[in-house]
Amino acid sequence: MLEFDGLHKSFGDNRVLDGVGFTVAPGSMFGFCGSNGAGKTTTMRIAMGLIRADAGEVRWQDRALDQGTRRRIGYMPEERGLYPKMKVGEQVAYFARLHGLAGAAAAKASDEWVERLGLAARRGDAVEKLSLGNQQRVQLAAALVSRPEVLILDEPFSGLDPIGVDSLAEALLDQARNGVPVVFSSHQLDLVERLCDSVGILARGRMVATGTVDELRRREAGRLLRVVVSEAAPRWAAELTGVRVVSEQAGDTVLELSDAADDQEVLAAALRTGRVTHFAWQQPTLVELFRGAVAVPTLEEVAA
Ligand SMILES: Nc1ncnc2c1ncn2[C@@H]1O[C@H](COP(=O)(O)OP(=O)(O)OP(=O)(O)O)[C@@H](O)[C@H]1O
Repeated sequence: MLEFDGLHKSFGDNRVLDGVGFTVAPGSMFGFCGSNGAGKTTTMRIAMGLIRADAGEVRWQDRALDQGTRRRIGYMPEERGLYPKMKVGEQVAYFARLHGLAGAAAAKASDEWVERLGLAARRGDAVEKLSLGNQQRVQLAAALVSRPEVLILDEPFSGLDPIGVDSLAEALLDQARNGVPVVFSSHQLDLVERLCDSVGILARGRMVATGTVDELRRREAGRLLRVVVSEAAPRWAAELTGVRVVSEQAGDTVLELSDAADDQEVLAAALRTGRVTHFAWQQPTLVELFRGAVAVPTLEEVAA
């Protein structure tokens, strides 16, 4: 088990992590979500020993990570870490050697990953000559080449075209199928929903939701209502008791109802504002779950 346990971190007065904890089982893929600046990169950097936590620790197989264990982790930093002038093949082999593979094995593993990630034609080119997406593939090859026991990837999908996304997704699923716990951060929630066994949502320094997407959905079941009203007045539902407008677009509105809300009152309000063409409970998408989880509670909710 890969365990992030009670991580606290402040930068001066800025409390970034306030007891962050989650676990990732071997073979499972964990999507680490949160708004910009929520603290995902900080959490991953703590795991990799690049930043020291004020409190808490990260464990793999019941032992706190040390520099020895970290060599067995494949890590893709957000700031990326390639040598621009080095050739693709040499670069990947270099990372393999850094993680302990001997010369010939490193070269063989490099060839294999360069091929698998669709970079064979660019093997002899300097990294700086590659497009952003291809540089990303090299970075991924660098993370995978040493056959890591654990993968920690900071926004590995950002900047990739759909083909790049598919080949990266396939490579990660393959790692997970081989028993590697995979943690990756992403703002592409559709992708997280498609790939991950479990997700964690970080907000204001805490994990505000963790579980499988289905578990999170069940927790929210019966709370999201989609109402479509032709020619609705803007913000028609904003003042209703216990109702939060999740999204509103040209009369197509998704509302989150708290226990205090009355769905019949919502229907009556919808009928007052226009012709109701759709009124039904709906399964939240991960985007809606995310919006609900990171929303700052209202004063009413805090007092309740
Ligand atoms: N070395 C540092 N010194 C001071 N503040 C820092 C440092 N590193 C991060 N922070 C602050 O910590 C907070 C969390 O940043 P972090 O990069 O971990 O967020 P993130 O969730 O990865 O965001 P994003 O999705 O935008 O990449 C931010 O307010 C950031 O300004």
